[in-house]
Amino acid sequence: MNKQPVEGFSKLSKDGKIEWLVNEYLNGDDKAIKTLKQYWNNDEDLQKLHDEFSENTISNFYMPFGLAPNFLINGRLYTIPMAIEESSVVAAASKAAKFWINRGGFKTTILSTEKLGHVHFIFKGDCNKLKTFFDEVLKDKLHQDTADITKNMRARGGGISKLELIDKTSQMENYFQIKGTFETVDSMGANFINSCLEQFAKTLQTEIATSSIFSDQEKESLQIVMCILSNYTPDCMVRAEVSCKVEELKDGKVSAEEFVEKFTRAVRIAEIEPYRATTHNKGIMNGCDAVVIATGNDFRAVEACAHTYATKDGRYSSLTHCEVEDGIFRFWIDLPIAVGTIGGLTSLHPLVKLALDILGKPNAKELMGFIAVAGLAQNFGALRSLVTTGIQKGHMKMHLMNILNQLEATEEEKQYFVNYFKDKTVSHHAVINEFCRLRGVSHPDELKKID
Ligand SMILES: CC(C)(COP(=O)(O)OP(=O)(O)OC[C@H]1O[C@@H](n2cnc3c(N)ncnc32)[C@H](O)[C@@H]1OP(=O)(O)O)[C@@H](O)C(=O)NCCC(=O)NCCS
Ligand SMILES: NC(=O)c1ccc[n+]([C@@H]2O[C@H](COP(=O)([O-])OP(=O)(O)OC[C@H]3O[C@@H](n4cnc5c(N)ncnc54)[C@H](O)[C@@H]3O)[C@@H](O)[C@H]2O)c1
Ligand SMILES: C[C@@](O)(CCO)CC(=O)[O-]
Repeated sequence: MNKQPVEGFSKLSKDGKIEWLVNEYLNGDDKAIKTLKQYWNNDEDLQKLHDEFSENTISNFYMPFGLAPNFLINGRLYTIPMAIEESSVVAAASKAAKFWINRGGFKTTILSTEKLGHVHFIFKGDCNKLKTFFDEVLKDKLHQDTADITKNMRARGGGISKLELIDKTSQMENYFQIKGTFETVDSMGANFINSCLEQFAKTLQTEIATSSIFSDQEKESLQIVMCILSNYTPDCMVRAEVSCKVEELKDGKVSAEEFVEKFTRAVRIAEIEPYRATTHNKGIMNGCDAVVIATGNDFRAVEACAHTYATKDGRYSSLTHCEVEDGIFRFWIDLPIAVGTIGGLTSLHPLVKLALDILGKPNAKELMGFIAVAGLAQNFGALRSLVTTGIQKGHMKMHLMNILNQLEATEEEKQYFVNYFKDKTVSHHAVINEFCRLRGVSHPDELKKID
């Protein structure tokens, strides 16, 4: 049956929205109501808080909140909170943390903290006149007209650090930008930057309209296209690194030299081969996103920035790098990230507050470090498995419970399987076969339908 558009959906109550959903999309099956409501919090105030984070909310979507302990970072021990649904990510990060704790731990360095935003505009006229006007008149006025907005940020040591007129006319006719560089201290800064930019646009319009140096035609040609921060912040950069003597890298049966050779080659492949770099960086973001989400930050912004940065040399490449010099193995990531420990959800979501408490109430720079460390640790763990045992051994060991839950295994059967796979690599196929044998059925169809 063809669906009809709905008018005023946003104005229905939560129950009204659910009723509409069940009737329109779920054939009136009210099992869905139970599913949705079982995720509601009994604490009505807490539930209301969550409902109000977003719009048209009908339930909560749980995400596992885990801990990766034993991170030695800049000489201090931390436990990193991670919100992620994928098996083996937290385990891999924890294992990497344990590995590096006896080899000097992780070091982080903030390389820069500048955020960017642009007023994109069209101006048909004399470029040189516009440039002179920008330098001699407009720049000061942009600072003056945003003085109210920037007052508190300046008092914290932040504000607008640089204003530039960018001529983009070689790429698009009559296209210019006011490029703002901002220091937003402990906030990610989106709202501060966007507020400044919207004021810049108003000032630009007023000043051009009232200036005597532009012709009427030039004045009328001015069009503001949009005012928005850029999520690409190559000058808001953190470095996280680990290093140790090559001989300290012996890994199980693999010699230190062989491990380093294999590991280094794997990183080099990610540096030169975009197909591999995409997966390699996905693994890094497994670690980064989990911390970004646990600390209430905007993971889309962090993702967008990381992947743009990965193309900075004209080809998509690895975010991590490694080298061996004078017998020292060094593995590092330079990651641009704009995150905050103030603003957004950081003081609203109780679990986010808790995550920040676990990290010792970090400032934004410290949080950048934790995120980069989680990404580096994750990548170390994944590469270490990939070049030694293969990824499936460890990953599927962690994923086993998901397969058993799909099969509705009993606690006793789960225990049996944990023991059974102690010396074998888990695969979906191997679990099904053994499950059939255990339950005395000849065909998987006789088990719970799983595919
Ligand atoms: C999954 C993985 C950690 C298992 O390693 P393992 O050597 O079999 O693990 P072990 O049982 O010997 O435990 C070693 C450490 O790993 C971590 N770890 C292992 N299993 C864990 C689990 N179920 N939960 C949390 N941490 C775990 C812990 O730090 C553990 O130390 P601990 O016992 O002091 O807590 C490892 O294979 C790995 O890192 N694989 C890469 C996984 C990956 O990159 N996943 C990304 C998605 S595919
Ligand atoms: N493209 C984008 O990335 C984009 C666009 C729009 C909105 N957002 C959203 O914006 C939110 C983040 O914006 P925000 O950081 O402006 O948050 P915010 O506006 O909620 O809070 C930041 C404000 O807190 C105040 N503040 C108090 N103490 C501070 C300190 N020590 N340092 C800095 N500021 C301090 C300042 O007024 C600052 O502007 C995220 O939720 C994000 O999803 C993102
Ligand atoms: C294991 C990995 O594929 C992440 C899986 O989520 C990363 C990698 O291949 O480096």
